[in-house]
Amino acid sequence: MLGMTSRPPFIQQWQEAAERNNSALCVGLDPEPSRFPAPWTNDSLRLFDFCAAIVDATADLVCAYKPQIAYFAALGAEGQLERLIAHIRKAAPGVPIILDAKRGDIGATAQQYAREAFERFDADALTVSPYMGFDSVEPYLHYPERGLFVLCRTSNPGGADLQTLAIATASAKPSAHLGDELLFERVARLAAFDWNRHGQNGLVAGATNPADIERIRAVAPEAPLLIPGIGAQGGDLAATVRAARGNFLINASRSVLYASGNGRDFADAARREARRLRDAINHEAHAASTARSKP
Ligand SMILES: O=C(O)c1cc(=O)[nH]c(=O)n1[C@@H]1O[C@H](COP(=O)(O)O)[C@@H](O)[C@H]1O
Repeated sequence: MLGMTSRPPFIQQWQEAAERNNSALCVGLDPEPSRFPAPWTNDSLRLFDFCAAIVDATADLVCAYKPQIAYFAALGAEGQLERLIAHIRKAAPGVPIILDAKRGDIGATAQQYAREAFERFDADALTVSPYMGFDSVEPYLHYPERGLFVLCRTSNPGGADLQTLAIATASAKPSAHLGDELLFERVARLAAFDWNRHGQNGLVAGATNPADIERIRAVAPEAPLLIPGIGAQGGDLAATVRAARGNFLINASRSVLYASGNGRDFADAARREARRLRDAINHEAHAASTARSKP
């Protein structure tokens, strides 16, 4: 079991790592044994070895790592996740760890999830669901140095089932009518302002919906954005970077982890893909900022 150690706040670690590695790339650690190269294929005892090799190959190219807890928990391999987190601290010092668990439950249970993320795993940041409202998010605010990424407009096709519904505005003004605000815009406003007591909150916004990232930016111009959906989910990098206007991390998991197919050179291939993507993000960010500064 890991304990909480004293490190700079998540936001500071992220910004310093981004600057040091000239990178807005977050590599997602979603290890699937069926996709491991031989002789590790289907070996659930190799989650640590596989992910550690990815970390060793990409430590100077990223601004964060995002292990997905389900890939470990499903195999009863939380111990390997603990070892991996300890390894990242040594092999990629100063690179923050975002635990992707998408937690959301009543306050008493959320307290336990917060302990799990920030004490047991000692993560720097956590993904959480806003669906159960403020009291379900409040327990995480007791760890003000840690980051929280609140699901806002997710990258999956079903994200539109609820998140894009038009809702009435909160005020009872006679002029209020359906269509004033979309549900994910309300989430952006709540998470970035009303719930953001210690300035630790960011939003999750999928690269598969760049037009909605623009709408998020209209509501929350400064909020850190965790953007998944590039690579395996087919998100549009140029449109995403244009819409996000800085202060973002772009996550890629499968397209980096399995860049070699399942070849034994997986770590070298992951490094090549991480470098390509980091540079492509930087290229698009430069192009977008040049376009914005034109009269
Ligand atoms: O919170 C997340 O990280 C997340 C939010 C979202 O809207 N979409 C999404 O894909 N994710 C996660 O981001 C990763 C995306 O993986 P790839 O599609 O392989 O790059 C997975 O770990 C997902 O669980």
